Amino acid sequence: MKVVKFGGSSVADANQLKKVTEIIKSDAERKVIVVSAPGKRHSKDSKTTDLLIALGESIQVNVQNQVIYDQVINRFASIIKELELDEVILDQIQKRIDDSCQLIKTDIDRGMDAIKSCGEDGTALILSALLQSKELESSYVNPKEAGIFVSDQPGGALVLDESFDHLYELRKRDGVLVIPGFFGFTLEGDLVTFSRGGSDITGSIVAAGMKVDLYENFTDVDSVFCVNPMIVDNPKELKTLTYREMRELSYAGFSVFHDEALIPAFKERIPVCIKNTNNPSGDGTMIVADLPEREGLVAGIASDSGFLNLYVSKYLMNREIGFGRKLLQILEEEGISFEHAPSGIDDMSVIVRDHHLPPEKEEVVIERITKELDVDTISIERDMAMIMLVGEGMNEAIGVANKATTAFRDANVNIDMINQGSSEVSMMFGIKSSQLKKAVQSLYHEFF
Ligand SMILES: Nc1ncnc2c1ncn2[C@@H]1O[C@H](COP(=O)(O)OP(=O)(O)O)[C@@H](O)[C@H]1O
Ligand SMILES: N[C@@H](CC(=O)OP(=O)(O)O)C(=O)O
Repeated sequence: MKVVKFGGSSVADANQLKKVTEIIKSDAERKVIVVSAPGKRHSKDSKTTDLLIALGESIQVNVQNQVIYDQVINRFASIIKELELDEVILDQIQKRIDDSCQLIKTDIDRGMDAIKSCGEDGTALILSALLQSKELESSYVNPKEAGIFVSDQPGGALVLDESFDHLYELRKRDGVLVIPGFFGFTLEGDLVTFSRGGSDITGSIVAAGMKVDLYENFTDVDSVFCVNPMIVDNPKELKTLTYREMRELSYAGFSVFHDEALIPAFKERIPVCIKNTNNPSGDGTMIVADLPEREGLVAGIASDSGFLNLYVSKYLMNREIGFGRKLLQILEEEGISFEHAPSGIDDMSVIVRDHHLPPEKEEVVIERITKELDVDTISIERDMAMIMLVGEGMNEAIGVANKATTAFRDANVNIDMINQGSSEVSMMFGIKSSQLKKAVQSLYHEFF
């Protein structure tokens, strides 16, 4: 039995949904289908989820954006019309959007999560009707009915353990089950979404709960590449990766799979296969527990920009018990999460995602750290990028850092920070964002 997730690009229009139908029909093991909201049809297009968020934000400032509203409705209307499905489905989708718009006026968090979920919900209603129209027994299953219970963290829910037993019960149901991804329900019954890209998480949770043999994740590329294909042309395809490698790579920028989506599948040892809806007969990339045989030590090079480095120095920092804790506590009290915290004898850097410490918060953070920790110097450097080299076996290899620094030197890129990940399958470099592309290209040529 398989759980299959189709991402936004796979359900972007009627033609893509026809391909999805063929993929489901071609394999009787494909029992549960998790879908995203319609994604981009071309590079200048908008994702439905982005449109729904923009619509919700317009309501927050009391001017519902009718242009965006019409765009969303027309998007679903054209899919339904082209697939010759019952227009009642459009009424259902429209009602859910209208109800969510109303909810935003009284409860912003609940309302925003409700409106964000309408894209996935609409796709699931459409796909289950489409499968039925093709003589395939199928039903729409709402996450509440499926038993996807989550924590009450709007826009960032985490799955609750009780979900898994409920999901196992779905095995008893007949026909193909279509579940909208990206959201679950609190135990009190409120709808809460996962973080962006979270339909991958739904797929993994359902796969783990149902203890299936395989979790297939269909997207718009033939495989996971060893580097972002937007940065390097025709990069090497990865046939196999371990869960640990994929988690590190997706956390550090491989947007093809959500970094939080590996854990549920990993706990049940369910292999994950990334495949292409536009080329379903290709092998794709398998994500498994055991280290695959491969040439070279580095599996992939991930990169992401939008970081800042909060740097503090204080003479004899090493002798001051609790310095790191106090520094991180100030960040905690200011509601700022951090990504990495490499430290030296007299200094410490805290790497933070730029949007977690916006310029308007900077003054208060600098003032508190200066006063409360009596530091010698403090600075915040924005526009930083992180590059992560990932590969099982890297920890035991000699010369990986040497090869990497050679690549940075060849590209004439200064390294601001190096951190060997404590998982020992990764090594991270901090550089200026403006130099990201040439650094990644140089690393690719050095390692592959
Ligand atoms: N290392 C990588 N390997 C493959 N794709 C990658 C990688 N890094 C980034 N991507 C991007 O991820 C995209 C697929 O993810 P996403 O847009 O979330 O798809 P979906 O619409 O299926 O959810 C690809 O089109 C590609 O541009
Ligand atoms: N539609 C949601 C969830 C998701 O997983 O989308 P996609 O499969 O297009 O990455 C988002 O855009 O965040």
